[in-house]
Amino acid sequence: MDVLLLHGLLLLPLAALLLYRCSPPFQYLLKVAFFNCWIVATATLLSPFAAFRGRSVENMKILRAALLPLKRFYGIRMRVSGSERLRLPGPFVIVCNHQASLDLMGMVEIIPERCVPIAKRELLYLGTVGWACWLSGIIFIDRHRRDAAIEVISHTASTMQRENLRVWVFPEGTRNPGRSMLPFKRGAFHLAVQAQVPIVPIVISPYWNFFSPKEKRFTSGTCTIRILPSVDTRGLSPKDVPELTESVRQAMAEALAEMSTSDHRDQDKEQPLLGPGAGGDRGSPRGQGDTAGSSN
Ligand SMILES: CCCCCCCCCCCCCC(=O)SCCNC(=O)CCNC(=O)[C@H](O)C(C)(C)COP(=O)(O)OP(=O)(O)OC[C@H]1O[C@@H](n2cnc3c(N)ncnc32)[C@H](O)[C@@H]1OP(=O)(O)O
Ligand SMILES: CCCCCCCC/C=C\CCCCCCCC(=O)OC[C@@H](O)COP(=O)(O)O
Repeated sequence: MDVLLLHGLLLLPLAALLLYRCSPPFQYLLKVAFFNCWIVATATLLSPFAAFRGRSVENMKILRAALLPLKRFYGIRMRVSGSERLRLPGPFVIVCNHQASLDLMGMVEIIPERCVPIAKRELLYLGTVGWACWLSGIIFIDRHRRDAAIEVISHTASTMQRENLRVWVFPEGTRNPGRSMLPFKRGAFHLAVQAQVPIVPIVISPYWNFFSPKEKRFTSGTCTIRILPSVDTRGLSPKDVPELTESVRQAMAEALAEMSTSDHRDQDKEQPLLGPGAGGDRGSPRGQGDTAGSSN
């Protein structure tokens, strides 16, 4: 009986490996589970160290280091263009399209020094992950309480100037796996106008070549990140925000449409560490391609 049990236990990993290689949905599930486990595990292990420093944007460096290896596990090659546009000396607001949690991989590739994202308040309650986010200075807003969210944004505008802070916002306000961008929320643009700082639009190319929750598909592939020219907000007032929002969205939508077609053409076959034929990372360690490299 014991021998039978032992054989069963030995066969289990083999069966799982076989299933992983032969079944794309199983591979998808395992890869998504690993992604989440990695976040929870690194947050749990590293937050106590970050806690010594207290709540600080400097902890973003730990968070970034914890998430950087993910692209290697998944064989995702990052190509960054226009990274020099992030080398602005003072504070600024980044606006970026938001497709999925996978965006974290693109974020850590290019996020500049002293930059914190604005996130939904619900993340705070994710145990050690929420703790890690809080320790890293992530700004939380309650999307269901507009007035409170606006107050947080106004407060952030003054902090940005005082502490030379950059803020990363997903102006779609929610994840959007669709082929075009959702209408933009106006908070990021009010923030930039109130602080009188530039807006740097960033577009991450669609993931559909290698990642599709709907089709349960998660393979290796290439992700392109394009940093668009910054938009000056000096002299603008709140009444200019709707037009500002629309013009930035328009520029990003055009870039996204262009990237959707070009990315389809030059997808290459990366070998993921978590996949068949695993053999190491052949992607750039800090973004490469069009203009090679990231900003920090
Ligand atoms: C190094 C490692 C990095 C990576 C690790 C990171 C890990 C974590 C990453 C986590 C990533 C997590 C990612 C995530 O969690 S994504 C989810 C969280 N992010 C957002 O929700 C985006 C920001 N949200 C907004 O901007 C919304 O506008 C808010 C929430 C503020 C209101 O929502 P609402 O639906 O109501 O929006 P509306 O835009 O239609 O506005 C309605 C009205 O309010 C006016 N209004 C708006 N704002 C302001 C303002 N500030 N001052 C004055 N007025 C303001 C506006 O003009 C309009 O009025 P009018 O113009 O029609 O008269
Ligand atoms: C300080 C020490 C750091 C230790 C290492 C930490 C490791 C990672 C910790 C935190 C990473 C943050 C994980 C959050 C991922 C969630 C991103 C996301 O995609 O949220 C969804 C949100 O946008 C929109 O939500 P809805 O689409 O409206 O539902």
